[in-house]
Amino acid sequence: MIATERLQLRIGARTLIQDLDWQVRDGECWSIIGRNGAGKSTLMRTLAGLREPDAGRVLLQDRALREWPLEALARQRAFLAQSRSDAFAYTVIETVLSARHPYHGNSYWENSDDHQIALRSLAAMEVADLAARDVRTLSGGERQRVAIAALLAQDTPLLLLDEPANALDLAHQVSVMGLLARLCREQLKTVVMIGHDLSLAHGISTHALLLMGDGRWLAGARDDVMQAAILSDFLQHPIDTVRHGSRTIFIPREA
Ligand SMILES: Nc1ncnc2c1ncn2[C@@H]1O[C@H](COP(=O)(O)OP(=O)(O)OP(=O)(O)O)[C@@H](O)[C@H]1O
Repeated sequence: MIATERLQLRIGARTLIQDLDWQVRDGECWSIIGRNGAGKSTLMRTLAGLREPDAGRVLLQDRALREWPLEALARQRAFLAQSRSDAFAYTVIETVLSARHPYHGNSYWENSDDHQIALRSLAAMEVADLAARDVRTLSGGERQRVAIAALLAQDTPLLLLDEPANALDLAHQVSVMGLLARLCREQLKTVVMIGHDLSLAHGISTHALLLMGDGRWLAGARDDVMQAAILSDFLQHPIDTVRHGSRTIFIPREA
C-alpha cells in the first residue's frame, strides 16, 4: 500500500529519521510510537504528501508519492491531523461532505450518495445528532469524532491518523479503535496511526514502528516490536507488562 525507501527526515540540523526502509501492506494496522518530538507527526505529514522527504522517497501503490495528482491522491489516502482550527461557521454535515470532493471531478455539488455516506460516517462516530451544529460549538471530543467521520467519508484504502484517540472519552477510544481494527480486518483498509497509549495500540495493531528521534527506528510485527525491554529503550522509561485475559497491558514504572 505505502512504502518508504531510505527515507530521511530532518528538522534543522537534527536528523529525526535515517534510512527508513518500510513496507505497509493492505489490511495492516500500524502504530507509530515514540517520545514527544521523536518525529512521528513529521513522518505522518510526509506519508500524507504534505511535506517533502529530506532524502529517499515515499511510494504509494508502487508509484512515487510526488507523482500522484492531488485529486487521485485524495482518493487513496485520508489524513487526520493532530490539531485543527475552525475559522468559519461550517456545520458538521458540511464538514463531512467536504471530504467527498475528491469524487466530484468538475461538478461542485454533492449528490445523494455523498449525503448517505456522510450520514453513515456521522452515525458510525455517534455524532449524527450534531449534523446541523456549527463545528465551532462542539466539544473537543465531539470535534474529534466529526473529524474521524470526515476521514471515513473520504472512503480511501489508506487511513493516516495522528493521535485519533485525542480528546476522546474512554468509551469512544475503545469504539474508535475497534472500528479501525474492523476496517483493516474486514475491508482490508490500511491504517497507520500515532498513539501514546501502548495498551490501546497493542490491542488493535498488527505492526508497530518505533522512532527514537535521533534517526534510529525499529519496524516489525506487533509482538516482535512491542516488548517491554524494547519499548523501555525507545520511550526512555522502564515499562512493565501484565497479561489480562488475552490482552497485554503496559505499565510505566513509577519514579
Ligand atoms: N517547523 C518546525 N520548526 C522547528 N522545529 C520543528 C518544526 N516542526 C517540527 N519541529 C520539531 O521537530 C521535532 C519532531 O516533531 P514532531 O511533531 O514530528 O514530533 P512528534 O513525535 O509527533 O511529537 P509529539 O509526540 O509531541 O506529537 C520536534 O522536536 C519539533 O519541535
